[in-house]
Amino acid sequence: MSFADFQQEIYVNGLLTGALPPHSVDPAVLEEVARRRLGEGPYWYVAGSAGTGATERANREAFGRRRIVPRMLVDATERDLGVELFGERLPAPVLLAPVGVQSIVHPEGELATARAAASLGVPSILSTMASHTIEEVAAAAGEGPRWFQLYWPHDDEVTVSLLSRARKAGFTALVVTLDTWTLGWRPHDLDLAYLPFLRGEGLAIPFSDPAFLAGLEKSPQEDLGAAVLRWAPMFNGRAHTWDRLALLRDNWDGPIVLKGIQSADDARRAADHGMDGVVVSNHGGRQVDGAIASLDALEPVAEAVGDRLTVLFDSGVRTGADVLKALALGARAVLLGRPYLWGLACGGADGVRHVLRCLLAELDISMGLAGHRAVAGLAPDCLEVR
Ligand SMILES: Cc1cc2nc3c(=O)[nH]c(=O)nc-3n(C[C@H](O)[C@H](O)[C@H](O)COP(=O)(O)O)c2cc1C
Ligand SMILES: CC(C)CC(=O)C(=O)O
Repeated sequence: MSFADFQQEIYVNGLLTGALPPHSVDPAVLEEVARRRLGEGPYWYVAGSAGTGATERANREAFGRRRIVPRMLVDATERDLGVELFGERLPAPVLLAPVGVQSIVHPEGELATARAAASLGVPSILSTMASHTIEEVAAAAGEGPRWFQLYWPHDDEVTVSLLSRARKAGFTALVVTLDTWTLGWRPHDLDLAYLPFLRGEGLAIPFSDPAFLAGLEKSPQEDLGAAVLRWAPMFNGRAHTWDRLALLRDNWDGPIVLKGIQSADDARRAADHGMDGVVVSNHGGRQVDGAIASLDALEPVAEAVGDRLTVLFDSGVRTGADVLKALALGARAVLLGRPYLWGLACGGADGVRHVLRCLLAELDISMGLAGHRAVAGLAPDCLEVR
C-alpha cells in the first residue's frame, strides 16, 4: 500500500458510509481544535516561540519563497519514498522530532506518540525531558525504530547512565540538542508564568535514573523541590564546548547527530569531531528571535558537509510539499514538530497517526505530480526561488 492511498481511503469511506475523516487533514484546523481542548498554559507552551516570533515566521516564509516546478510526461505512477538512514531502511524521509513533556497535551504523551510512529515504521525521537521513562517508551515503540535525544547534563555520571539506559532499551541513534542549553525568551510562557518542568512534569527520565537519584537524600516523590533543584543546574544554564563531544563518542557506539546546527562552519566542525549527522534546526523558532530561517541554512550546510554527514532538517515543516522542498535542498529526511502535538491533543495515538498519514500522503502525491519517482532524485533545481 502506498501512502497516497490514504486519500482514496478518505473519499471511498465518505462515499460508502458517509463518514468524514476523524480529524481535519488541515494542520491549521487541527491546531485550532487542539487549542480549544488545551488550557492556555499547555497550548502556548507548544505553540509559542521566542521573542516577537520573527524566527518562527521566517521559517514559514522561507518555504513560501521556494516553489516546486512540476515536470510533465514523466511516469511517476509508482513511487518509493523510502530512505536509508545510518544503515536502517525507513519507509519515508520523515521522523517525529523530540518534544518534551508531552503529558501536558495528552496523558499517554510519548507512549502514544511512539505507538503511532511505530505503526508506520517512522522513528519517533524520545526527548530527555519526557513524561515517561526510556524503558516505558521503548516498550511502547515495540519493533519500531527508536532514536534518543539527549539534553546533555553537566554531570558525566548522569550522562553516561542515560546513554547506557537508552542503548540497553534499543535506541539506535543519538540526537544531541545544542541550541537549548538555556531557555529562549518566550513571552507567552513568561506572561502565564508557565513552565511545566518546575512542577516536576517532563522529568520522568532523570527521576528514574540511578546516577541522578544517587545524588538525592529523598526520592523525587518525597521531596520534589530538592529533585528539581538538583536537575535544573545540571541540565540548564551552561553550554558545553566542542572538545566535550569526545565523552559522547566514547560512550555511544551508534550514530551521533548534532541538532540545532545553522551554520556551514559548525557543520564542518561536527564532521571534524567525528559526528555522523546534523539536524539543521532553529528549534521551531523557540530559541533565538530574529535568527535566520532554518530552510535558508539548509542548502549551505548540505553543500558543505552533505558528502561527510547525514543532513536532517526541521523547523517549519507543515505539509508534504514542505518535505519535498527540504529534501530538494539537501536534507536526507525531515523532523516534524508541533503538528503532531496537535494530533496528540485531538486524538492520542490515533491523532498522531492521522497527522503522519496526511503528511506522507501529501508528500507521495506531490512527488508524483511534480514528476519524481524517488526522493533520491530531488535536487535544488526542482525548485524555483522567488
Ligand atoms: C513543545 C515543544 C517541546 C520541545 N521539546 C524538545 C526537546 O525536548 N528536545 C529537542 O531537541 N527539541 C525539542 N523541541 C524542538 C523540536 O524538536 C523541533 O526542533 C521543532 O519543534 C521543529 O519545529 P516545528 O515545531 O516548527 O516543526 C520542542 C518543540 C516544542 C514545540
Ligand atoms: C527546554 C526543553 C526541556 C523543552 C524544549 O526543548 C522546548 O520547550 O523547546
